[in-house]
Parts: sequence; C-alpha cells; structure tokens
Amino acid sequence: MAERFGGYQNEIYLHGLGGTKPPFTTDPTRLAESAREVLTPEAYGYVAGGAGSGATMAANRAAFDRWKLVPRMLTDATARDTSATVLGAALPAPVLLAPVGVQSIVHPDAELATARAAAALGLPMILSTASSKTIEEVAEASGEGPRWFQLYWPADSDVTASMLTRAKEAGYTTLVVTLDTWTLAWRPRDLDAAYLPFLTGEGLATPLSDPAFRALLDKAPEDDMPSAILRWVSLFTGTDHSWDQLPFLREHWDGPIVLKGIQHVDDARRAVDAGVDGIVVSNHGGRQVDGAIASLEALPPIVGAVGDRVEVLFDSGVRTGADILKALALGAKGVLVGRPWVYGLGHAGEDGVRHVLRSLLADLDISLALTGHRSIGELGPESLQRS
Ligand SMILES: Cc1cc2nc3c(=O)[nH]c(=O)nc-3n(C[C@H](O)[C@H](O)[C@H](O)COP(=O)(O)O)c2cc1C
Ligand SMILES: O=C(O)C(=O)c1ccccc1
Repeated sequence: MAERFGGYQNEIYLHGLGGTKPPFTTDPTRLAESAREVLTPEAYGYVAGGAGSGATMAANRAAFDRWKLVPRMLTDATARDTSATVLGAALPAPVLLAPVGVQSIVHPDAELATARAAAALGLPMILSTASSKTIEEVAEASGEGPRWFQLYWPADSDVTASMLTRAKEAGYTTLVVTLDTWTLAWRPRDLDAAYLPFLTGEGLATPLSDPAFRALLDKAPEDDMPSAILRWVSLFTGTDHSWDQLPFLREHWDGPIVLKGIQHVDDARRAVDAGVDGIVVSNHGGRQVDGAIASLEALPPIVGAVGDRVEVLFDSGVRTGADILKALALGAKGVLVGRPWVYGLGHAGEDGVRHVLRSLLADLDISLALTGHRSIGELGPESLQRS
C-alpha cells in the first residue's frame, strides 16, 4: 500500500524527463478555470454554479481555511496506508465520487467514463438517479469496482420500488438517498441562460427506461418526449417525503442506507432513530440553500452527537489532500468529491477523471506522510488547529 497513490508524483516527474507534461493542471484550485475553456458556457455555469449569491459555496471553502494542519516530525511515515473501511466496503482511500447527474453535458462518454476511472482506482462512484446512461449500462462499465446508487426519491412508490429493484439486480450494494434537493434551488446562472440539462431529456436514461415509470405515461417517451420529461419532473421535484416513510426504503433495499444532505444535529439524531447506516453531512456543494452554514462547520457537532452510532461521511468543498485530512480529522469516515473530477471528465473523459483522482489521492498520501501520520486512523482533532 505504501506510496501507492503518492507514486503518481514520481510518474509525472519521470514523464517530465522525457519532455511530457500531465494532460492538464495538477492544481486543484485551477481545475475550474481550465475546464471553462473546454466546456460550453451553459455546461460550465451549471457545474460550477451554486444557489443564489454563491455565499454558501464560498463559505464551504472559507471553513476549510479556518482549520490548519499541525505537522509532526520523525514519525517514520515512510511506509503508510491510506486504506479505510466505509460502510463495510474496504477502500484504498476513504474517498468517493459524489453523485453527479447529467454527465453527458460535459462529455459524451458521461457516467461510463467516470465508472471506469473510479473502478480502476477501486473507489465507489455513487451513481445519480439523474444519470445520462442507464443503471445497467453504468454497472457494466464499473466492472469489479464498488457500486453505490443515489436515489432521488420519486413521489410514486411503484417507480421507487422498480428503480431500487433495478439497482439491486445491477449489483449496487449501498443506497444513498439525497434529501436536500426535493426541489431545485434558485440558481441565477442557469435561470439567466434558461438552462436546465434534464429538461432536454438528458439525465433521464434510467427513468425513461423504467417499466414502472413508462406504465404511468399515456404515450411512450419516444413518441412524446416533452410529456415524459414533464411527468418525471413532477415525480421528482416539488414533493417532499417524511421521516416516517423511510421504512419503505428499508423494505426495498438489502444493503446499507445513507441519508445525504444532513446539516442539523437534530436531523442527524433523527437519522439514527430511523435506523439508517450512514449520513452525508453535505449542503450539495452550495447548490441548494444560499446563506446556509458551511458544511465543514456542521461536521464536528454532528460527529459529537451521533458519530458512535452511525457512519458520518462528508462533502461540499473538498478540493485538496489537505481538505480530506481536515474532514477526516474532524471525524468524517469518508469524503465525497464532486466538481473536481467533473472538470476532469470535461477535459479528457475517462483519462481526465483518472488524472484528477490520482492527483487528489497522491496529494492525500503525501500530505498524510508530511504531517507525520502513517494511517488514516491516526488522524484526529490533535492533527488540527483552528485559526
Ligand atoms: C453538476 C452537479 C450535479 C449534481 N448532481 C447531483 C445528483 O444528481 N445527486 C446528488 O445527490 N447530488 C448531486 N450533486 C451534488 C454532489 O453530490 C455533491 O454533494 C457536491 O458536488 C459536493 O460539493 P463539491 O462539488 O464542492 O465537491 C451535484 C453536483 C454538481 C456539481
Ligand atoms: O444539479 C444538481 O445539483 C442536482 O442535484 C441535479 C438535480 C437533478 C438532475 C440533475 C442534477
């Protein structure tokens, strides 16, 4: 395991010896601007944008800056191990690909490319309900890689049950239920461009191919796409569910269930009471509630309240290896990463996703070493100082 990910640094330098540079930047802070050059303005705006004024997106980053790592010396971190077990899955690092819908807007290979890149590294790709390739197609592309499925919970129980059955049959083991996007936020960039990718039918591959969904339609989607799209939108947006409906998901799912979008300590407690296996402390990358607290600020109190009863994962704003160390030191068992690899996908499909993930994992491995830790388990509050 030692040096497995950090080895990407050597690989890049050795290529440099032959005059070859990496495919695009290794600088996580420059990924967005470099992707802007290769994406359409609408696609870029959709991926990079946040809700409202962007205040929550900025707060997510500012919160990481308030925590600083305190390096330790002479700890013999030459041989180290980034592996971790997340919800029963043994992973080479506690890093997951956050569910991201409609990937065809950034690259035609879309979720298939992402699935291949994730599988090659052994990291779970959490497949969005709003994918531009079907669950079955993406499962096949995942090969031996771990398969997690994200549910946007439709307002129809037959459709919900059908999609869960398909996911199970396609080999998905862990269910991530996203709670914070039961309706779309006020997103000025997309509104100004009158742009909503799934209103073109992109991102609806799974529902459009679903027998229970098709049974609700008067005409097949192929014969009347606008009606099919509107029907889907009415099922997935505008209707919220309630805590007492969670047993329905448990009845239709055998593996771990994770609730994504938790920010309040009391909701974390309710999740525990509901008997779920994990939660993702997330504000959807600042794309939903403008003016909400930074997701990293929500993490420590939630870990304090429920961390011993449920696995707490984290996302929103993770960009660097140091960010991952900080979230893990504050008690997260794993982190989800969203936009960075989407930019990689836009740049170069599967190779682009791989480059971004390998860069992030190498940065994680090297940062773990240079702060004096030999394993993920050694990280804790004493690894950090708040400033
Ligand atoms: C373009 C885009 C599409 C997304 N689609 C979904 C989705 O389909 N389901 C979901 O649960 N979260 C979705 N998210 C949210 C991510 O899963 C994740 O919470 C967020 O991107 C994390 O923040 P980060 O981008 O700062 O890493 C999306 C995010 C982006 C940027
Ligand atoms: O844009 C998003 O953040 C998102 O979660 C989403 C919602 C519906 C379809 C695709 C993505």
